[in-house]
Formats: sequence, C-alpha cells, structure tokens
Amino acid sequence: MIAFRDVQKYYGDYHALRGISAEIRAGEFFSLLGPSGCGKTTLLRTIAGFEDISSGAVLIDGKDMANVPANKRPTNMVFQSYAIFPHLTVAQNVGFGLRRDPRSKAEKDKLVEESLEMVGLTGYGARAAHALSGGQRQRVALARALILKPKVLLLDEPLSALDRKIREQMQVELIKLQREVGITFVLVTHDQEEALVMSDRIAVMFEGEIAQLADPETLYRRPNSRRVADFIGVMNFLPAKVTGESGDTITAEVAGLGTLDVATSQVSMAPAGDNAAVGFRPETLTILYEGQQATDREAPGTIDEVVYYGDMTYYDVRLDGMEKPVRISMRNVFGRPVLDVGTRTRVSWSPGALVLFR
Ligand SMILES: Nc1ncnc2c1ncn2[C@@H]1O[C@H](COP(=O)(O)OP(=O)(O)OP(=O)(O)O)[C@@H](O)[C@H]1O
Repeated sequence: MIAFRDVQKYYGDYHALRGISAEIRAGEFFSLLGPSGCGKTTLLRTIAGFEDISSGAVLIDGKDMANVPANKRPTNMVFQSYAIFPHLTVAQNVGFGLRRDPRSKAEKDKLVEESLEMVGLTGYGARAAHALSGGQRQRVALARALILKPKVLLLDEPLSALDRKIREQMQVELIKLQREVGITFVLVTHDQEEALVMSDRIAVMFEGEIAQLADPETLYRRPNSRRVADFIGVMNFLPAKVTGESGDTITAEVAGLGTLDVATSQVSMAPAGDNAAVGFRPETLTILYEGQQATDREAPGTIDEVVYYGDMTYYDVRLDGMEKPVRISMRNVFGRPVLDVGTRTRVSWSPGALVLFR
C-alpha cells in the first residue's frame, strides 16, 4: 500500500531521515514510534506530501508520489491540535472538505450524519464546535477526515493532548473504527503503550532510522537490540559473557544467575558489543514466598525497594553478588502480603523467558 524506498531527508545539513525502507500494508494499523526528534513526524509528512524528500521514493499503491501534490494524494491527516473551526457548528466542521463537492445538500448532510455516527457523535451536528470537550473535538477532527474517504488516514499524535482516561477510551474506539472502515491508519506516537495497544505493526525509530519493525508481541518479547528493549516497557539487563556455542544452543555466564544455556532463537542479532547482556521483563520473574517452589530456577536476593500499584507491586531485588537491583512485577493476589524492604527472598526465573543480547 505504502512503500518507502531508501528515503533520505535533509533539513539543510541535518540528516533527519537516514535511508528508510519499509512497507505499510493495506488495511493495517501501523505506528511510527520513537523518542522526540527521531524523525517520525517527518516520515509521516512525506506520505501526505507535506514534506519533500531529498532522495529515495515514497509509493502509494505502487505509484511514485514524487510529483503528486498533497491535495491529489489519497491521504488525509488528523493533527494533535485538532484544528477545528470554533465558530462553526460540528456539522459544518465535518462537512468542510465537501464544500466544493458537486453533490446535493441533502446528500452531503447524510454523509455528515454518517461520519458523526462513526465517531460516536450522533446528534451533535448543530452544536457549536467551541462548546465541545477535548475528546469530542478530536472525534470531530476524525469525522472530518473520514468523510473524505481517504485510502490512508495519517494520525499525528492525535490523542496526546487528552487526559489519560479519555485517551485510553479513544484508543479503543480508534481501533474499533479502523476495523470498521478498513482504511489504512498510520499513527505517529512517542507513547510506547499507545503503540502496543493500537497497532498491527510498529516501526521503532531512533535518529532517522528504523531500528525494528514488527508486531507488538515480537517487539516486546524479542526486541532486536537493547535500545529497542529499553524503549518498549521495562527490561532488566544483567551483564553476561558467552562461553560456548553448539548447534542452536549458546552457553552464557550471567551475573547473579550463573551459567545457563539459551536457544539461538532467544539471541538478538543486534550489532555485537564488547559485552553481552541478558534481558528479561519484570513479569517473567517471580518472588517466592515461604515454602514456595521455583517452577524452574531460583536465585537468592534482598528486597531493595517496593512500589505498590494496587493491582500489582514492583519489587526491586538485589540478587546476591549484584550491585544494581532487578525490577520484578507481581500481581497482588488476595491474601498475599506486600513484602518489606530489606526482606531476604528467593527469585524464581526461567531461562526460556530471557533474551540474550550480544
Ligand atoms: N522544518 C524543519 N527544519 C529544520 N529541522 C527540522 C524541521 N522539521 C524537523 N526538523 C528536525 O528534524 C528532526 C526530526 O523531526 P520530527 O519532527 O520528524 O521528529 P519527531 O520524531 O516527530 O519528534 P517529536 O515527537 O518531537 O515531534 C528534529 O531534530 C527536528 O528538529
């Protein structure tokens, strides 16, 4: 549907996009995720035609967009600042893009009504746009984009100005909407949780390059570098040394955990650094209570810090012999006490849950 072929973009001397090659499939919810300044907005704008590229190509449906101006592309963009016109009604805002459309007023009114229904604003047409909440305004902006039936909807941090509760609600609504209309959505966000929740696939970007492009689960379970692992959620790292390889097993000496064998499928193929490391997510470790057995391996340690979240508790545990603690998340099941700082404990872990970076 959309293809980037070695896209390079310079702003003067600044190299903002450094050879982007990727494909976005028709009908998918695709996110560009990365820290501020990594080039995700610039990349999104090259799809819309708001940004020229320095070299390479952007194709939509196989057609090179080089000489196609923004208003001739099958795309529409929704911005963070939901630029709607406060002095117009909701219906006038939504129908704005149809003002030069030759269809009759009755037909256009019907389209406006349909679009409002899609975003859950049935009956709001006559309201003044300035009298809407942030979430409602964002819906109006969406309806205004959808009424033009674009093949691709481009979303530039559309939810970042909303309160957490409304943002989470809108995330779910956007996924539903996307499934319903079947349009390709491309979302820019710096919020990893948002990207994980909403996307079919995510491109993680750093400094003008795509570091990894994968579905949410692969990004979370099998990040291809420590940097990606660190950006998506919490990952613990322990220094490791690879001591042997045979067939599809690699043996590593891991600080705090000892010697272990990992399958090559658990080894990330990031560029080799001087030192290897193993990474694991907080929920793959478990604190063992008195009398509890480890499901696989266990290691002794001391609780350094306790952060209580109601439904779960984070424990920072210093494994014996380690200077820095690892973070462990535990679901708070009824009847389980929260352990105190300083408690000696045992940690259950499984070699199958970790990733070896080297
Ligand atoms: N018009 C411009 N002129 C010069 N430099 C620019 C221009 N637009 C963006 N840049 C620079 O290019 C880099 C990428 O910008 P871009 O807006 O794509 O980043 P981003 O990942 O979307 O970040 P943010 O989340 O902060 O918007 C930044 O360092 C930015 O300062």
